[in-house]
Amino acid sequence: MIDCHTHLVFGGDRSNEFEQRLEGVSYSEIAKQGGGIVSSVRATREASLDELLASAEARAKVLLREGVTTLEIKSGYGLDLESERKMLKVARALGERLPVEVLTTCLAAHALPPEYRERSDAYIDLVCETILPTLAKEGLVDAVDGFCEGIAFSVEQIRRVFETAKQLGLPLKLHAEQLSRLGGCQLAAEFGALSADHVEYADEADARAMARSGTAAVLLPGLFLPCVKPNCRQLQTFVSRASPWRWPATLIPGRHPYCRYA
Ligand SMILES: N=CN[C@@H](CCC(=O)O)C(=O)O
Repeated sequence: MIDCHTHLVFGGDRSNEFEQRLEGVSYSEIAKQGGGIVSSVRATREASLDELLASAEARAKVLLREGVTTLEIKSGYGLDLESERKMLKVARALGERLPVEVLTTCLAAHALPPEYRERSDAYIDLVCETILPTLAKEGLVDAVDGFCEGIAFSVEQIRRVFETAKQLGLPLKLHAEQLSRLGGCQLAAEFGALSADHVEYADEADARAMARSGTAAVLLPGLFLPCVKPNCRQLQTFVSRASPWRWPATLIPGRHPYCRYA
C-alpha cells in the first residue's frame, strides 16, 4: 500500500487545530492566528534531527501497522537550506530504519518564511538557486512539490520552481486548488506532474487537462470531511472522471489523529 502524500516529519503539536476545524474555524483563519504551517516551521526549526526522527518514526510505525509499504514524505516546515536538509535527512533515515520504501519530496515552496515577509520573489530565488540544487546534489530529493495558493505562491512563482526541478531532472507534484481556483492544476498538467493534490476547487476543465497529461488527483477528504462545512466537490469532479486519483491517509499536523503519536 502506498501513502503518496504525508507531512510526517514536523516539530511541535497542532492537535488543538483539529478541534478548531471541527468547530468551523477555517484553515486561513487558523493561519492568520499564527497557527498552521508557520507554527510547524517554528517548532521544526527548533527541533534537533534526533528529536524529529523520534517523533516521525512513531508516526510512521502507525502507518506501517496499517499496511503501508511505500511512504512519500515531504519537507516544507524548514523553509531554509539547513532546516529543509534536516527534514529530508530524517525522511531518508526512516527509510533505512524501517521496513518501508521512503520517497522524499522537497516542498521548500510551501509557505513564505517569516524572514522573507513581503519578499516572496526573493524567497523563490533562494528555493530555485540554492535550496533545490544543493539538496538535489546531496541526493536528498526524489521529487519537488509546491503550494500554489493565495496564502502561499502564485502560478508564476511555482512555474519557476517547476522549471528548476525539470532542469534537475526531478519529478513534480503540486498542492493545487485547495482554497481557491488559481490555476495550479493546469500548470501541473502542462508540466506533466505526477500529481496535483487537494484539488477541492478544481473544475471539469482541470480534471480533463490532468487526465490528458496523466497527472493524478490526490484527494485528501480527511482534511475537510470532519469540518462543519465540508467541500466535497472534488470527489464528484474526479472520482467519476477518467482521470487517475489517489486517496492517502492525510498525515498532516493538526489534521489527523495520528499526529498525536509523537
Ligand atoms: N496545503 C498545504 N500543505 C499541507 C498542510 C500543511 C499544514 O497545515 O501544516 C497540506 O497538504 O494540507
